[in-house]
Amino acid sequence: MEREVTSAAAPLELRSLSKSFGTVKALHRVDLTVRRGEIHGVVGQNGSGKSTLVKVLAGLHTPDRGSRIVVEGRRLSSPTRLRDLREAGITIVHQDLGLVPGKSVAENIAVGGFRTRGWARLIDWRREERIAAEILERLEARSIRPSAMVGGLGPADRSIVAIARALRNQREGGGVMVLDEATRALPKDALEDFYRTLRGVVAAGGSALLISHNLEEVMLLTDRVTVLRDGAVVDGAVETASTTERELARRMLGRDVERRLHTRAAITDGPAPVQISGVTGTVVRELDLDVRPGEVLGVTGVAGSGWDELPYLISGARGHAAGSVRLGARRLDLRGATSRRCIDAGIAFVPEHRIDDGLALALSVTENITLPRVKQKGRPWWSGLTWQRREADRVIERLGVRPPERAKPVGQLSGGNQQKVMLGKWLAGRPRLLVLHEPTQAVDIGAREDILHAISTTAEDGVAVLLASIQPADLAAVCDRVLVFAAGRVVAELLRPDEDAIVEAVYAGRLGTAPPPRKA
Ligand SMILES: Nc1ncnc2c1ncn2[C@@H]1O[C@H](COP(=O)(O)OP(=O)(O)OP(=O)(O)O)[C@@H](O)[C@H]1O
Repeated sequence: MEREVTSAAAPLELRSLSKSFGTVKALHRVDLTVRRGEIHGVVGQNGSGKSTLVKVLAGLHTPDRGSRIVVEGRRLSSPTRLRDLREAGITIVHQDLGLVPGKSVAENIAVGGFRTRGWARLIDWRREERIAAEILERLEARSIRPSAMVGGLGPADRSIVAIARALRNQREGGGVMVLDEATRALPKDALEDFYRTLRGVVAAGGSALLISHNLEEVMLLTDRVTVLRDGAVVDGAVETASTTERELARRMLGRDVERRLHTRAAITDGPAPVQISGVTGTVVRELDLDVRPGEVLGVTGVAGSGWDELPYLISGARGHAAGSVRLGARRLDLRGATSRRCIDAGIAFVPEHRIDDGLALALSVTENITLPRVKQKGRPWWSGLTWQRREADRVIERLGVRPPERAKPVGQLSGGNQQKVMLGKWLAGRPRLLVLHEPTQAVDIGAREDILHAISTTAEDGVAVLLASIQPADLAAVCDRVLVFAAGRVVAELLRPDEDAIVEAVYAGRLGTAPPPRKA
């Protein structure tokens, strides 16, 4: 670390931070100061440079010349080194929390920070357990035992262990915790604990840099917020209390968020519906339902009540399903059905964790969208090129993929844009039944509108769509019908419901007070 003369010794300052990948300027002269005792939010649409900013901070990318990262008046070396970050009290909590389930709470908290004892350099586990217990005590999380296995903890406790680990390397009452979409994996009921713990850390003199897609969360938690667009700061350190969610969204996107949904005509009798019969899994029992071509059918409920198992049962993703799906003249037996057989029958499935199992990162946008169907087209490679370009352009246009370059390797797109390509690949296949699980997870507000719009127009093209989601706003935006699940069965059927009606029915289902299936 070198000395740098700055006016105030802030816990973290980014000065003229730039990062280029070839001709792409992922970050362009970003200035940002995190004050002591504040939660500073960073928002921006998919591809605006948020992940690049975290990676530069973490030392995974070397920033361009002239960029400076300054901690309490001292400039960090470039690229940043783990040891310097630790000494400076900068810790990063990543999206997946980065915990090891097979290790104890104390071991997870100790990672990277433990001290060794004696000539044999043994780790002093007694001491580590004591330190873990002290940190958990500070976080008012006494119920989490340092010797407990992390794999056995619920999501709320896991998130607290991740914060405790970040605190392990921080001086008490100092340092900066960088939270990179850290609440993304948390269920709603675990969020309150997480927020309370974070507020406690900041009240004790620490600071946080909160990178989040969730504008509601940013409004609730942060003191100031910096808005990025195309790698540059468009609004630096705005006082959160002086802005609104809508204004933030407008600044992020550079336009007003359009409301262009629910324009589809009501479903009337048309071609035969897709019939799902006798579907049985671990939670779901003997379920029958129909989805009409042109209809978006939503399924929802509290986590684990069956709606979230259904997509995997009818797409061949779980081996133990029973029941059948009728698609036109074809009847698909789900017992022993593989994903391949379901795809061949016309069922496309976009699972929740989609990038790991669906994209070839080294291949271009065009190849990812069209390769699965090149064989099916039965044409020689060269004569299919125009078709491939047309298909790729359609997806890029329909879903607003940015940058709109079909030759770009998918691995070079931001996470949210990769997600759009993945969805586009399945939409382009024109399935009979499209099954989606949380399709708007971790995308920005503009991308969410693009995705919901694409789902709506896919239904308009005559596809039957099953949308499994816990987001009432998404369901209300595009669904013709919503089925609410409790304990593996449907307890309410709502026709074009608004958000309130969905929340009410899910809540009633949880309390076991829901009436048998009804129309609302
Ligand atoms: N390794 C890379 N090579 C080339 N370009 C890259 C690379 N990593 C990121 N980019 C580009 O830099 C820009 C910023 O991407 P970044 O991943 O930082 O965005 P983001 O705001 O985190 O998006 P998201 O919210 O979708 O995760 C994008 O245009 C992206 O395509």
